[in-house]
Amino acid sequence: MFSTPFLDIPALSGAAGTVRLPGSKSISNRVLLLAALASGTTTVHDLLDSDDTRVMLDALAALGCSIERSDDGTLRIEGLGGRLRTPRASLFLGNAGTAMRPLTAALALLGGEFELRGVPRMHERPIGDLVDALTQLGCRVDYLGNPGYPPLQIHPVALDSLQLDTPIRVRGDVSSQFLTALLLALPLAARAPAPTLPASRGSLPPEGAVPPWGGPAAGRDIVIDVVGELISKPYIEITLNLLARFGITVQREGWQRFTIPAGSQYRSPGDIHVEADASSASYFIALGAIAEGSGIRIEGVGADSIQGDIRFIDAARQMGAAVDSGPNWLAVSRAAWPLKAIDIDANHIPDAAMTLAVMALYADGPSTLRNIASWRVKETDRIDAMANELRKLGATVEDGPDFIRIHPLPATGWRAASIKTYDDHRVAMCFSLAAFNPDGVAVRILEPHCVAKTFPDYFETLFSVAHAPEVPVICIDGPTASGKGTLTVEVARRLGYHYLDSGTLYRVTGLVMRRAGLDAGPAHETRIADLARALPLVFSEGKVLLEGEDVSEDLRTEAAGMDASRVSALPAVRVALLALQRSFRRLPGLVADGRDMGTVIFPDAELKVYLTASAAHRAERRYKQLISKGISTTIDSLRADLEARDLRDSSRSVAPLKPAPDARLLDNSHQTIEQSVVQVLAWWQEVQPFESS
Ligand SMILES: Nc1ncnc2c1ncn2[C@@H]1O[C@H](COP(=O)(O)OP(=O)(O)OP(=O)(O)O)[C@@H](O)[C@H]1O
Ligand SMILES: Nc1ccn([C@H]2C[C@H](O)[C@@H](COP(=O)(O)O)O2)c(=O)n1
Repeated sequence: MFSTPFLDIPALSGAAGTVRLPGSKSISNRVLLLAALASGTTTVHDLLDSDDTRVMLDALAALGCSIERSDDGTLRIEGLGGRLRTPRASLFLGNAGTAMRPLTAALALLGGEFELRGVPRMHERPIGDLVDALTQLGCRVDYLGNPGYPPLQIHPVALDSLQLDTPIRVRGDVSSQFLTALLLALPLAARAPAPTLPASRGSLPPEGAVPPWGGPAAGRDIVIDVVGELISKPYIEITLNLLARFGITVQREGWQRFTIPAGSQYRSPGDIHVEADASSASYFIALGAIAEGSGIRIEGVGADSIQGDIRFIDAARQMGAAVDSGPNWLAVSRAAWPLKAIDIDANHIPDAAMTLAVMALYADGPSTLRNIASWRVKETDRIDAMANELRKLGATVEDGPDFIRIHPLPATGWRAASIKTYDDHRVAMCFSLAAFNPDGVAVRILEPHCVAKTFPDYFETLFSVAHAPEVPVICIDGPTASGKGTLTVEVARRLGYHYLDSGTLYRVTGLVMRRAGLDAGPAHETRIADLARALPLVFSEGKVLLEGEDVSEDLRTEAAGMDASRVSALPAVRVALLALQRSFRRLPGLVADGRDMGTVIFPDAELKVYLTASAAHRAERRYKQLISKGISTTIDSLRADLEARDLRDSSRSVAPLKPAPDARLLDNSHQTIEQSVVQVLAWWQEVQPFESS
């Protein structure tokens, strides 16, 4: 995951390959709650590992549910079987609506004293309609902040005191999650009567009590009536489908009335597999439709998915995507170009429809997404967010209470924009698709880590299949001990870029040469070059592994540096290492440290820095570095060595150490490491097209 303050996506041109997507958030959190409420052990495969599932898991663990994770990522959940092990808890649910709403309903019925909180945005997301429905029933839920919104305090009630004889009325036109919450939780009240325990309304149940601890009132049909037009119906279908997997068959009359039959009991299905997330698939379906190339194969979800957002493929086809599907896979490629404008009611695919808003930029006319009022109460006001950020790209956008209309962006009209993401994973993910613009402008995604909510490795997955005509490179060249390595690592970390320490490649070549009993004279040049071309080298967690052996320490000695300097003067060795060095240039970008990064390896780099410091400062730094590692030496001998190395490196016939003509010179003799980092980042911003915000 990128935890940088921003991520710059260079202009992308094409894409091809296969992606495997993480599990569905909607299915994952429903399965977790059902497994916790059920009797028996449920083994959950392919569960989404993200912020929203983590808060649900933490909450269930706090409620006394036993959860074991095995090495392959499967979870074994020991169901509570309606037995409340922890009757009092304070739960933090982040910004996960799929945790806050169903847990509110389940805990209001399970009996106990619970506080439910979230991040500030969660406290702005309505829950009043669900609380009203629960209150009608006789549950006791208080608002701890603004009425109608979390945080909430839930008090215990006895199930036999609940008003279950008349249908429970819940609004369906604000969020379908209110109905989902009731459907998931109310089987608790429909089960057959349990042994009677003393009822006492308003007091905590005895430890380990089985609801209804109040006794005989259970064991009846429970009817829910939806008030108003139910939105996002496909999400209710997921809920009904999963309830059926857990032994509860809900009867449905249209989308207005739902009946949970008397005696319903949650029963674990044993094993359950979570499909890949269809909403997450929308970005890769769009990618296949937009990008030139042989197409994208998506594994983990197919057209027969139980998730409503899979219907995104219909909209994508309408816009011109060629979509093929089989059991648990989709294959998408570009068919019509430009894409065709659409005008659709997107109520059934509210989350995935955000992706259509970015696809619309590549269409042949204005596209309208209607009936999307629910966007306004999601992670952020998504209609406002999408309109604002699309406009930053240069688009003309019209929006209203429940619609958005996007006019396509003609070539020459695209602007390099810093996209604000509003802590909304979907904003971050769908705007990455703007990088395919015909004007070749880069896109900056602010706070890219917000994708952790549902797809922590989204950008890595995108970069594994996308092609860029020019992957950005920053070159940092200079003499030994000037601080190149330290500076390069830090700049790469702050930009989320890859890192190349080219000196290590020469150091390893020197080591391999020694082990082969060779020396760096011209007689052995060809053999050393052959060894260099086939280095059995792996970089892993900051270590250098040579045929599996950790040689990191051996490479950092002054002798290894000298050997590297000698082999690096052999022209055939330099040619042998060329392709390997260039292969480090991968999305989203590279920071490369060496002697000839800017002059030979990446002559087209956007930023070249030539880093120097006086010999006295460099010798002193190296001295401190070695002493701190327990290696005894003297400043004078180190200074003599580094000056000898500088001379050899800068006077050799091929790729000598020297500043590229277009390099910026940085003498850091009197700078701290941080000052050098800040300087290079400032130069980098200067060559970027984005505004500084
Ligand atoms: N600006 C700085 N001020 C003080 N010390 C620094 C500065 N930059 C780097 N150093 C220190 O100098 C030492 C050498 O730095 P580093 O290993 O990054 O140099 P290098 O140029 O990559 O060397 P080499 O080319 O030999 O690999 C390290 O201990 C590092 O912490
Ligand atoms: N791009 C490069 C990188 C390194 N070398 C040579 C010259 C150096 O003395 C030696 C070791 O490099 P270091 O690890 O100290 O950066 O390798 C080179 O010629 N070209």
